[in-house]
Amino acid sequence: MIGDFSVAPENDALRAVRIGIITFPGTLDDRDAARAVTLAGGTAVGLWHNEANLQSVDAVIIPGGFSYGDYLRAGAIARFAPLMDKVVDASKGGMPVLGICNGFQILTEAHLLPGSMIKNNHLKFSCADQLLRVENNTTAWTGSYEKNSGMVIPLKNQDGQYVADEKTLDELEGEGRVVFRYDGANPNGSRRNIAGITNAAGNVVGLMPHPEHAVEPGFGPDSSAYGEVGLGYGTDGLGIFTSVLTSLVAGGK
Ligand SMILES: NC(=O)CC[C@H](N)C(=O)O
Repeated sequence: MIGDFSVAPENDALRAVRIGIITFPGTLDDRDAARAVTLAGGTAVGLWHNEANLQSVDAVIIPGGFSYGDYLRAGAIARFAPLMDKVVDASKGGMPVLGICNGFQILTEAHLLPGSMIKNNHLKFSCADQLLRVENNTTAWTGSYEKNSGMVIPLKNQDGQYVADEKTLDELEGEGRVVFRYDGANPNGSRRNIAGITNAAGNVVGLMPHPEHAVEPGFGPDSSAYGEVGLGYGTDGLGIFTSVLTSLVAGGK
């Protein structure tokens, strides 16, 4: 377990769910992801990239940062980490996997999600609060959200432009696999304003913005500034973590 950040009323079934958080050399947001899991009521388990097994976790989060310094291409080296083979195998067996920002980049490099991430079209690092729409609330990671609800969470990256060929984009749209879409101005040139996608089974999800930085009242972006959208001041991202806990408990975990 990484730290003890518990503030939610204890629920034994939720707390029994173990969510693994992988740290690579250059990862930045592993502790924030662990904190988000703990605040949502689960147990965060720290996993190091070159370990041989997933320590019987129930789900995995690949957090944001600059694994291997983004050398070669963001995520291109991390995908060869020994633990990633286990993540690929487990995901094929239905284990929920979430990639946030650099984690999303790693998931595309590992071919668990289609397409890839290139430099933002303005060629600058962005850091801003970002409004998204949750278009698919049937994945393992989005069941706590209303379909098409708004959420405002931080976006911070340099390689955030999601690209894929037209056939893949049409497939993603046709199969409802665009999970998150940027609302308002497109912040990075992503095709069709895509901010996050899922695999066909709905257990693997990747998104560029950072839900783990918007989980505590008063510390995340003020979504009330965007009108009716948002789940609460500063906590729009928390539902990602409660979603997976709830879905695992409902599934018999
Ligand atoms: N915040 C992050 O995870 C950064 C992701 C990535 N390395 C980029 O800058 O594009």
